[in-house]
Amino acid sequence: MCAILDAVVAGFATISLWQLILGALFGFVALIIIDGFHPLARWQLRHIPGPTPLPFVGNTLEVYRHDLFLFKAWEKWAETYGDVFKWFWGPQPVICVRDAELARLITVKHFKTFPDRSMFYPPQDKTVQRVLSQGITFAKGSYWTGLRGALQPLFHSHGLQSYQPLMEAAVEELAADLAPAAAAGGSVDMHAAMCNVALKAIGEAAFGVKLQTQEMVDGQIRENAIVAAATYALENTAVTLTFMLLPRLLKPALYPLIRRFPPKRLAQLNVARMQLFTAALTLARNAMARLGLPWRDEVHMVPNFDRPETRPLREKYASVVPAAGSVVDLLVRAKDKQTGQPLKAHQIVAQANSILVAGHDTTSFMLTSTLYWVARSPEVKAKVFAEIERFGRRRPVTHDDMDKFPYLEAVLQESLRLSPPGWMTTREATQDIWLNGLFVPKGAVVYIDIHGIQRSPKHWSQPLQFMPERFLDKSPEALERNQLAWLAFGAGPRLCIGYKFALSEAKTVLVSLWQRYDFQLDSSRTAEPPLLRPGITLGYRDGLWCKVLPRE
Ligand code: HEM
Repeated sequence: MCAILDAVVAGFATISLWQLILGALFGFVALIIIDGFHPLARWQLRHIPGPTPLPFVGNTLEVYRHDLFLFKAWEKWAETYGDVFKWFWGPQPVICVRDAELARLITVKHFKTFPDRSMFYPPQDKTVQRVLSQGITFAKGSYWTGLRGALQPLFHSHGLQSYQPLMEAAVEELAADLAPAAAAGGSVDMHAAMCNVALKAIGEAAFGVKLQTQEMVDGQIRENAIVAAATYALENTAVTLTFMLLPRLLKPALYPLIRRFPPKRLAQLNVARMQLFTAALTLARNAMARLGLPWRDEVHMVPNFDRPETRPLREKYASVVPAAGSVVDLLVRAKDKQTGQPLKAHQIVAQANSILVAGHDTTSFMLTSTLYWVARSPEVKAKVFAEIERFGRRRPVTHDDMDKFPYLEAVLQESLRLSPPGWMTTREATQDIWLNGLFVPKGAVVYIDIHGIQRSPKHWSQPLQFMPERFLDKSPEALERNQLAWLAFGAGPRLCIGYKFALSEAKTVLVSLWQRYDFQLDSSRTAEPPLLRPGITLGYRDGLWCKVLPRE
């Protein structure tokens, strides 16, 4: 052994400094090439067709060429490679699935192999990162199971019933706000209006406090700080999307640099998130103190978030206790099923944030796009109005009325088919698996193209036409097709937890508005079709301007 060591040392002794430098340089270049050409990933997924990736950036440039609309890039690739192909997001290979049957196998039948989503947050403030990773949307394994169980009561019939007054109050305020425009024949950006309604409803359900969008501060009207933060965080999903690309393009070695010197918009996004977290944190603390529960805080949230930007929120909610039945209130009482321990502070905050983010943008786009589709389809509008007439124009919509709008239900399904707010979802394989002849190796990331599947001529006749009647067809073929190829809320155990909440809100808001007003697209202010903005969820880039007309 000693002889071998001696020989090695002697060998090294004969190497000159130049040879050493050259060797190191070679090694470095080899590493860069291996990293840039991702040979292992290419090899593992070699049986799946797809566009040729460029070194380092993969196929990311093509996504930028489609203005960050991933589903448009996928549509183009699918023309060449079919409904299952791979592409490289920077160095990471992703399997894109546009096949309804395969999507169901992944999300439903083989849930045990695909239990989790893949996390795609940009490098950012470490504390923010730790909170985000604990939210239900990206939670993994048994931690996710426990969270889902703890949150589920909020979305059962009783929980939903308690939210109905929030929704009614939010839409009543909007109806009153629209009255001047209706009287003057004016035009209103209904996307902004619906964002407001949805934020009030979901914000109160998550945080347990009433979110007045505007409030008096020192005698001046100011935007509510949580609303401002939430709007900023949500409206910048396009920024988020751009930054989602960064972790894939940049190496983790560069993260500390980005954390230390974040680009301006990423820095603002961080502040917005911190404000949301601070509000939830303060409310959770108050709720715990009232119940005499121990404070468990392993992320040192209080000192970490004690910054000048968050102080006004801390002071505002210093003695406010969140309403019973809200996410914060429910979770301070919940126990981790595995350990029997109460949840930790950052875990509670993470859920309030997840519910707010997952439930606001999605619902407001559903509300607005339904207004859009109905406004451009006079026959559909006539049927919706007839249904509302039969229900009554002067009756409030209550929790018990949800089954009284079968045609509107079909309209919502059709609107969600053509304009799915959550246009894709992701899963990660925890083990090797064969699916209908397709081999998916352990660790592979799968993106399910909800948008593509819901517009595929393979599943839908006249797929680009708005035809709610297709959901009234109860023939076995129609039912099977709808169950297979309609994925607007995802599928399987990780299906959207808030889908009933969203549908109740849609019926309450839309019926209440249509009882009083008719909405006509204002072509002088909104393009036809309206421009979309890319992001984790869809939205209208320049709003949806509508003329508000009072109904007789
Ligand atoms: C029209 C409105 C909505 C749409 C289109 C929508 C769509 C989706 C989709 C596609 C997913 C992924 C499902 C999957 O991977 O299989 C999802 C997950 C989720 N949604 Fe929604 N959503 C909406 C409203 C809401 C609301 C109102 C809430 C909360 C109140 C909410 C909370 C969540 C949560 C927490 C998840 C993650 C669930 C988990 O991983 O267990 N969503 N949603």
